[in-house]
Amino acid sequence: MRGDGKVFTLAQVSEHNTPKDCWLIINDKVYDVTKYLKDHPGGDEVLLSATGKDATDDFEDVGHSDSARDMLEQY
Ligand code: HEM
Repeated sequence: MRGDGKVFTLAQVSEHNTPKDCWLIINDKVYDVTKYLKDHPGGDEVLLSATGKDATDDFEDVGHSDSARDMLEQY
């Protein structure tokens, strides 16, 4: 699990699971989606429910568009 070249444990990422501080793990990268919660077309609750675990399958299952994938790189 990496973000900005840092390596995090799942336990560390799991601590960021609130609307004020929300991290997601997708494809082995850690994304801080706190600022995106209110803008996510799928709503903030699904993002919060995907914290504290590998969210890759959730992200893929929804069939996110290429533009949604590109957005990942901003976070
Ligand atoms: C940083 C991660 C994510 C980004 C950037 C993102 C971005 C987006 C975008 C742009 C859309 C609009 C449709 C599209 O372009 O595909 C969307 C829709 C949606 N997303 Fe995400 N998403 C993220 C994570 C997730 C996760 C982890 C879940 C599930 C737990 C999720 C569930 C949904 C759902 C259910 C919709 C459909 C909403 C609807 O059509 O009413 N998303 N997302």
